[in-house]
Amino acid sequence: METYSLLRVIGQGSFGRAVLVRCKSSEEKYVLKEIQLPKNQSKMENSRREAVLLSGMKHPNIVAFREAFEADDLLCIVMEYCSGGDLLQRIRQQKTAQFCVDDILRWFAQMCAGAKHIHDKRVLHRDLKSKNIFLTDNGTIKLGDFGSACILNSSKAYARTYVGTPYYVAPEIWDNKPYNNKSDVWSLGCVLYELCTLRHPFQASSWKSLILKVCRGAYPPLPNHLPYELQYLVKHMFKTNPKDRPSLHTILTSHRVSKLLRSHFPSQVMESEAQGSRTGRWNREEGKEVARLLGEKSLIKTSTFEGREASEGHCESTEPGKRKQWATEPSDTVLQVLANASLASSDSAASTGHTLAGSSRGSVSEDPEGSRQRRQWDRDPPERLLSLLEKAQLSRAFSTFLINKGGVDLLVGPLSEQQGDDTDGPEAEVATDEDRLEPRSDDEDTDFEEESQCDWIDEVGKMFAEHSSRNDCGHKLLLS
Ligand SMILES: Nc1ncnc2c1ncn2[C@@H]1O[C@H](COP(=O)(O)OP(=O)(O)OP(=O)(O)O)[C@@H](O)[C@H]1O
Repeated sequence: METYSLLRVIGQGSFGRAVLVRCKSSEEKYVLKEIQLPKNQSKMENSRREAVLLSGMKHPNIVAFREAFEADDLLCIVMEYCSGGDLLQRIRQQKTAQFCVDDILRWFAQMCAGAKHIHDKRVLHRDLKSKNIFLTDNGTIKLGDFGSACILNSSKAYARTYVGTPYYVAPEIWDNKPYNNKSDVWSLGCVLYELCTLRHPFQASSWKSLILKVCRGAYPPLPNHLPYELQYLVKHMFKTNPKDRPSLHTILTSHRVSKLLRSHFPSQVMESEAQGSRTGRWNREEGKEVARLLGEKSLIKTSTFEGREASEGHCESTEPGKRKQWATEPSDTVLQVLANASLASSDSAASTGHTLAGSSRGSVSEDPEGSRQRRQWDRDPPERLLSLLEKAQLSRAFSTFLINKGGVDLLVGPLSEQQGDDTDGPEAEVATDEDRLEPRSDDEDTDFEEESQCDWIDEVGKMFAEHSSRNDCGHKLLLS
């Protein structure tokens, strides 16, 4: 910490505070996120995930990582300061004045470019929302908060667990279906809609209504003054079947809106895109660099290469099996459960900006192979979840929590805590759950469009293997 002087606290997240600091030597301002490290070694690894994943992202539309270190019981991640604040604040500032189309397209194009960069590295962000998207002082978009991100380790993979914000969570999450890059596309669709209307697409007065609207993809149409391409894009980003949603690659290159978006790219993004398309995913050298950072600095155990993982930053693949039919409605189980639920109404769906992390296993798939989930629900039916939701304000759908489908604590986080008037704040605790990692039998393949191996992950894997023996005593880490 002696490298930085503290200027002010800028916010409090679920895990700790974010402070604005100044580097004593360069005078540059940075955000330093302090994350309280848990005592439990395995949870500690999870806490380091944000640093690990952010350190690997280098793109003009992603918050730049500077370094990470541990001091006492804190993990400190130093990153680029986005002085323009987050998009949610920006949207609220507008009150009722709509954004101009050029701003919407420019910002959205950059969001897509940043998110595509993440997907190109086989990483899912899983918590894309206006609160996690920042603006610099020159109006550049930066995707931030990689605390929920995970790695997909196969091109034919889908992630088994989920972390996200209910208002931004795709229908497949509620419906216990596989999810992949297209779930991030849905979340970005919500952000695009917010930019276009200043309202969230799925306004609801109860949890039940929110989930039903999401599962049906039912949202009020965009105002007519917006270009047809945007209306068309939103419609496609809100396709309830992820296979019908365009990937970010498609949106940027071959969708009806692509030309319009590309005409709104700032030149630096164009250059980066051009470079990216030449080099593809992380090349070997870049992979080695990340591996060096991770391996040499005792972050090895953060990795999922040692076998624990999905919820903790690594979304494991599952062998593809028999393809299921996609239902246009939420599963019967979800509907039945919701029908019986009397859910507290919300103050205002759009009035808070908050993160929620959930593992989304509230429903049961219908195929025989889903019996594993079914048995679990039989043993521990979701009534407990519903009784928690009953007490919960809908505004908590912006808050961080976790649903454990088989565990004692079915749902851990703000909903299981005393409800106060505040909708933000330090009590919004995120818990992790190792029990969520049972194998699943869902079979949707990912819509990642390229089949090539993600070589940086292989590189990191190799380095982990090499370094794991000599990092067992490293308490401090320093990524830079
Ligand atoms: N790079 C950044 N530049 C400017 N402000 C930031 C930056 N990163 C975070 N912030 C701000 O700091 C505050 C805390 O952010 P943080 O990511 O720690 O938690 P959060 O997003 O509020 O909650 P959660 O932990 O649930 O994600 C937020 O108000 C956020 O807008």
